[in-house]
Amino acid sequence: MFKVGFGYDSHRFDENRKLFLGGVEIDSDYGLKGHSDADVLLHALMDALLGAVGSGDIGSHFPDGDPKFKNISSLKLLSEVKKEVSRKNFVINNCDLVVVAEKPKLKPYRKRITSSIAENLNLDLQDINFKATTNEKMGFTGRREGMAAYAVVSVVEKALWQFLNKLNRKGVLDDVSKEYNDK
Ligand SMILES: Nc1ccn([C@@H]2O[C@H](COP(=O)(O)O)[C@@H](O)[C@H]2O)c(=O)n1
Ligand SMILES: C[C@@]1(CO)OP(=O)(O)OP(=O)(O)OC[C@H]1O
Repeated sequence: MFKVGFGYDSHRFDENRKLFLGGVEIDSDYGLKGHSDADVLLHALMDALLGAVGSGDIGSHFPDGDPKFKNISSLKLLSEVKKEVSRKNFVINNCDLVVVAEKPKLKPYRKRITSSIAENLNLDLQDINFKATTNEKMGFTGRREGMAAYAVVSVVEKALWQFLNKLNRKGVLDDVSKEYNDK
């Protein structure tokens, strides 16, 4: 009925590459090393989505030895993962995402990253939360060797989603919350 998924990824910095996070190009002196565009945030998100619907991980869907994925935009991979979630009869409910990086400052990109992910997953902005944190100079992110990202998602079975939407359209959920709030 309801499920949650968790994803984690990390990539080493590479000064010869562009930096992409959430499908957005970030102004930075360095990008991330990887077979794909190395969008560490989308990789964590995809692993969380695949985990929620019991479909393994990105490495098994998009092997890093396959030349077809060389430098591929992770947004393209995300659209495949979105189809897999739907094939498994689930709808994405919400995503909570965090990037761990000393630099660059990501707060100014919050809206752009959130919009990019919402657009690509056909979700409302309010269903995506993106945040960033440093690691207070500790560990590999603290030493600026690379970046890490974590993602938590929740998904709902399509039939239940449709049922809840039907109730909502009939105003039943409003009535119930009013009744609850009046107590
Ligand atoms: N790459 C980053 C890291 C952090 N932020 C913002 O700074 C706040 C404080 O971070 P701490 O690691 O010192 O707790 C954090 O909540 C973010 O708003 C950022 O924008 N980009
Ligand atoms: C995204 C894929 C695609 O080949 O490659 P990378 O960019 O190397 O990313 P990583 O998270 O190391 O592995 C997952 C792969 O599926």
